Amino acid sequence: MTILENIRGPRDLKALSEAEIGELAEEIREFLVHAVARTGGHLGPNLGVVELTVALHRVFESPVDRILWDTGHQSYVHKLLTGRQDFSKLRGKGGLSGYPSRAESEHDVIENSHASTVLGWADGLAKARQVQGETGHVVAVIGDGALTGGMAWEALNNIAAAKDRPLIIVVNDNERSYSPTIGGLANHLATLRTTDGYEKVLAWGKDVLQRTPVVGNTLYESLHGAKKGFKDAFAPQGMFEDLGLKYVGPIDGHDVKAVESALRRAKRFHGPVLIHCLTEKGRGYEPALAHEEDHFHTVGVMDPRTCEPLAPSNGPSWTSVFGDEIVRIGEERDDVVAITAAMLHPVGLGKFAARFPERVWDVGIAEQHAAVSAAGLATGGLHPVVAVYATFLNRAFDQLLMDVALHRCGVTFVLDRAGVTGVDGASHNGMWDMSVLQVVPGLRIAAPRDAEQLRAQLREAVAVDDAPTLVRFPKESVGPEIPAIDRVGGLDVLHRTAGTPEVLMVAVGVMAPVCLQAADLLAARGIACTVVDPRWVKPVDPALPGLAAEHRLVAVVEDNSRAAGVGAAVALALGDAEVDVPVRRFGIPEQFLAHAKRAEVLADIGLTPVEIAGRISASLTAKEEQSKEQVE
Ligand SMILES: Cc1ncc(C[n+]2csc(CCOP(=O)(O)OP(=O)(O)O)c2C)c(N)n1
Ligand SMILES: CC(=O)[C@@H](O)[C@H](O)COP(=O)(O)O
Ligand SMILES: [Mg+2]
Repeated sequence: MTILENIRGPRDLKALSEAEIGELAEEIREFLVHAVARTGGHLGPNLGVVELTVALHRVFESPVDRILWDTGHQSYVHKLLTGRQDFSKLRGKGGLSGYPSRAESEHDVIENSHASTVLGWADGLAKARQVQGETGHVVAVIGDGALTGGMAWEALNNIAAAKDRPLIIVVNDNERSYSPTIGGLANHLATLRTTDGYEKVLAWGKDVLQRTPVVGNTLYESLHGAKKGFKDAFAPQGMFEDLGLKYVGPIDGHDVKAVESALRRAKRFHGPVLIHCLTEKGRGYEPALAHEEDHFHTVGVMDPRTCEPLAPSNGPSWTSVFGDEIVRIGEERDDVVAITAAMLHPVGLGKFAARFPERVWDVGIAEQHAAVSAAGLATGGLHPVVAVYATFLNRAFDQLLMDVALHRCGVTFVLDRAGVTGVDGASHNGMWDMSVLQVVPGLRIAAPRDAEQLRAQLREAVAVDDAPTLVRFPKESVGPEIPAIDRVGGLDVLHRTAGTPEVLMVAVGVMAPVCLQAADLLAARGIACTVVDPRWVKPVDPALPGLAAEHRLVAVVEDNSRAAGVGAAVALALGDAEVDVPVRRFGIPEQFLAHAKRAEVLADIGLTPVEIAGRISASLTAKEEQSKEQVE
């Protein structure tokens, strides 16, 4: 039995010797590399927090003491130490989530994977404890990347104001989000990193002052316990101390003893303390450390020895099609610029940045700032393309509405990972954009069905300079081209079954192949369909009500929430046009979806050709029954 196998909960860590802890760290790294290579997941971030997590669980008594993780992608070690060592189905259906999960463990609190929220949670939990006179520490672990998010500073502003409210912040500073962390904060952290380590200054103080007769010891104790902190007497702490936080650091985040020592000191401090830990993303696994792009932030299924991908590639991704086309557009138009929120390569802007380094900005994990600064860029005469994952645009809704749309700024938002993403669980599905954004006046939304349409719609989007535009596509390989056989207004007609058409199927973006297969199934039942791709789903094409009026039923199929989605907008448009044809809406139910593969989730929620055809057929039958009853 390895030491790790004998760890059934945090208590089993307490009695380990220094040597055993070192051995445990090695076992954990060995486990992580092999387990995550088998399933895919966040390898680099977790390799970087092995010692930090061990120290946290040795010093604190989780779950009485709450240990909170920002983003949560770096919580695998925490899971291993809290009784969850079966990683065989990590991020898979029925397996461990890739993030903390309350259903999995009492040790888990924050399940959502949206960055920069942990300090807000910690502030709230600490207040709750104080108001209710509860004991127990609140410890928030936040990465240097997450610290570039505005919400972290909203929370810090509140935390620093409460000098009498204990709260421990652990900054896990590995100098990277995916890429190296950007901005003034990153520079400040770098400054702090280069000052003498807290431990060294402390050790020096202990050594020199305690050898000084009479006053030495008293001075050491008074400096050490001083509000401003021992270190401040010897090395200014800058921003954090100026904010009112006691700053402890920088600490070697891979030295369990040093981290434990700082954590124990922090426990004794009756106010907010920030411990600055220096770690290495991908620590202990050379291929990760050598991976310049993102230190194996996320890996797919791979051979742990060669790092060769083992999952079959089904052809180019939507991201790569976008990444190539935006470079071509950039060649033609020097007013087109790009913004990423700390995800330059994941959103496909790597090539654009290489070609036009002065025309792309990484704003940090700061989607709200991305949207507002885009309004500024547009007002300044440029055409910004803001590329983010769909789910992360949620937090920039007000900025899109009130800064971009209200001022009719020509900004193009490109949403990758739109629709069901699957393995990253509930908070990562891009399932709300075509619902939430329906209310934005002037915003135009496109959902391409194939690579050619993505290229075309992206060009149409950047051609609009007096309103926001948005193009969205899923986390998938791009399928085969789907040609239009006709066009009605702005609608591409993809299919017409012979005979009198009964069903108008509105296929939104990537749902086109699904709808074409459903139409074939319906034809086999003698039901004739017209399948159209609206291309631009917002606003609803003016030709749609008229086309709907030629059918008995309209079915709208979208990889987005059913609630207030494209289907709802189509129903509204038909109503406004006095077209009394029923609309059946197929989409993602109004619920948080458990993690599983995209295809598994789509099947579970009925977004498959068989399900769709079956429900349309049943709908028609029901309509016929109703008509018969009305006649009788
Ligand atoms: C609001 C939001 N935007 C983007 C992301 C995507 N994302 C996941 S982890 C990550 C980098 C986090 O960096 P850091 O906080 O330093 O943690 P590390 O991975 O370095 O441990 C990003 C940008 C996210 N989870 N949330
Ligand atoms: C934690 C986080 O938000 C990202 O790392 C996300 O998991 C990446 O998703 P993809 O793997 O789809 O790029
Ligand atoms: Mg980091």
